Amino acid sequence: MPSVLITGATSGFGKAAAQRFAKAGWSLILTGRRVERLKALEEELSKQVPVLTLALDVRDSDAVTTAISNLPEEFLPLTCLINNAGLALAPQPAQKVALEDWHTMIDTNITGLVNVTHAALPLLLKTGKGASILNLGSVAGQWPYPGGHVYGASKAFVQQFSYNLRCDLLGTGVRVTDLAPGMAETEFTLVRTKGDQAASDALYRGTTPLQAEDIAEQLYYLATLPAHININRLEIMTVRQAWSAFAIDRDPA
Ligand SMILES: NC(=O)C1=CN([C@@H]2O[C@H](COP(=O)(O)OP(=O)(O)OC[C@H]3O[C@@H](n4cnc5c(N)ncnc54)[C@H](OP(=O)(O)O)[C@@H]3O)[C@@H](O)[C@H]2O)C=CC1
Ligand SMILES: O=CCS(=O)(=O)O
Repeated sequence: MPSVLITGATSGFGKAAAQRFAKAGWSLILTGRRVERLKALEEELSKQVPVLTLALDVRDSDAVTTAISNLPEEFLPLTCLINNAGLALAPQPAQKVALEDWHTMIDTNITGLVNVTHAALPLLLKTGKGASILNLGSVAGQWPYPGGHVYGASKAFVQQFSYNLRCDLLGTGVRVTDLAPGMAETEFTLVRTKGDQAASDALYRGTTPLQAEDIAEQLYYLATLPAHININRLEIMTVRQAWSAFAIDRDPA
């Protein structure tokens, strides 16, 4: 039975991915900080497949290394790592953002992802052919927008790190993908606005955002492609989102 390690499984894409992989019979290693949510997910999904939950903050490199290098035999070989834990904060102009918010995004989206990847790589290399690292990037890593500042930059890191990993893993059989979604309705905007439910609702109102299940389906597709195929980057948007014109600073009329 193949097994998948999913970071940030307590909400959004991670939770939907856990449900999707469980449906296909994969063993699950699920992580996140919110213990109650991990417990609930374990209760739900362990009726279908073996589930191991690890209460982890991906920023804590010692905890991450210890947990991943001591996975029970039952959850090996590790076939897929989904580096999903991440967040955006402070959708204001850069010059108005608290330094702490920038640090939190860097520590989670970059350092956290690197911590987990470093710890899981020996296991994925052992699996070799057919193993995958699926990194959650974002359209924000490719396309700039106001208020994107460090969030977008952290996702540009995810893209380039994914490509560079591909170079070093050539010949090992381990695949790497930068999966870059656009607007998707999860708790993402609630987190980004520090709990402003009205702002979150307003963003998704009157349109058709991607849903967590749409991304989970892509993750499952990527993980189960024939072993000789590597999709380097997969950018996905709702048909109701597209780019906008360049902004121009003009003198007053
Ligand atoms: N929704 C969107 O529009 C898009 C999201 N993304 C990316 O997809 C990923 C998932 O986002 P999404 O599902 O939308 O958002 P959610 O807020 O719904 O889920 C985020 C998950 O990340 C976990 N997480 C956050 N910080 C940490 C941490 N320090 N340690 C461990 N886990 C952490 C949370 O768990 P807990 O709080 O329990 O630790 C939660 O399970 C993120 O990387 C995000 O940047 C990319 C493109 C579009
Ligand atoms: O990564 C999230 C999608 S967006 O908010 O940057 O469009």
